[in-house]
Amino acid sequence: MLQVEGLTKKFGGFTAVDAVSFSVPQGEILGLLGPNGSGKSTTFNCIAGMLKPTAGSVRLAGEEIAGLTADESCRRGIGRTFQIPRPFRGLSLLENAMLAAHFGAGGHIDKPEAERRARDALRLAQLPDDPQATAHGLGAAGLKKLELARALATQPKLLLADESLGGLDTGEMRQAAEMLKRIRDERGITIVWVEHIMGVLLSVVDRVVVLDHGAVIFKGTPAEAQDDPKVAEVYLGPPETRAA
Ligand SMILES: Nc1ncnc2c1ncn2[C@@H]1O[C@H](COP(=O)(O)OP(=O)(O)OP(=O)(O)O)[C@@H](O)[C@H]1O
Repeated sequence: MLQVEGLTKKFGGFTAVDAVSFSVPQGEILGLLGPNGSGKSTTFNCIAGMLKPTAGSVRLAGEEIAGLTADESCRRGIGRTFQIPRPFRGLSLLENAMLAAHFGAGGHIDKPEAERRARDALRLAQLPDDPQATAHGLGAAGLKKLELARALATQPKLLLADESLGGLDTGEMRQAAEMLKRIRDERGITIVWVEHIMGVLLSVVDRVVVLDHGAVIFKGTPAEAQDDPKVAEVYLGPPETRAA
């Protein structure tokens, strides 16, 4: 579904993402991990069209999408959530999701179809779809669900989930992880999930790519990641500095 090859992003003379390559088959959940500043968001933003790569290729279902704008990427089938949810607080949850549905369809759907897509997305994210429900009073977990519903309402082939666990307590993190897994299981949506913490993510992803200083240092299963000395080093520091 997604093939990233030699993806490179430079900011002036600084290389934030350095020839990163990985692929994600249809229906897989890939965890993109790495410590702060390792290049996860920059990689993510190059795939989602928020940043133009300096070099490399990004293919979605075989089509080159590197360098497209965020709007074009969304219309090609990339849905994304944002780390910091910014819903339209004056609108109902349903209206928020309907706007996303219109956006994803490039304005080419009528109101009943946008409403159908919006209700379906809200139900998938376990939010109320009645027209009275608003974003007022939604806590961190509710706002993350709304973020997910808005991305799902664009009917993505590939869902890019950005730090979906930030600000959640342990129970909410587990529920958020289970929700992504259920969405993949029920709809077959391919997911790339970016987090800087490993924890609960490892229990639901199929494979993991770990970045450090902009480069891929590990690709493999969650179990292999937990046993990998390079992964331990970037997360925990060199062995001699770790507590016994
Ligand atoms: N617009 C920019 N201009 C210059 N440098 C940038 C820019 N965006 C990111 N960087 C730098 O690129 C590097 C990678 O940043 P990035 O945000 O991709 O890392 P990250 O792994 O997502 O980190 P975090 O987990 O903290 O979000 C960092 O050194 C960062 O300071």
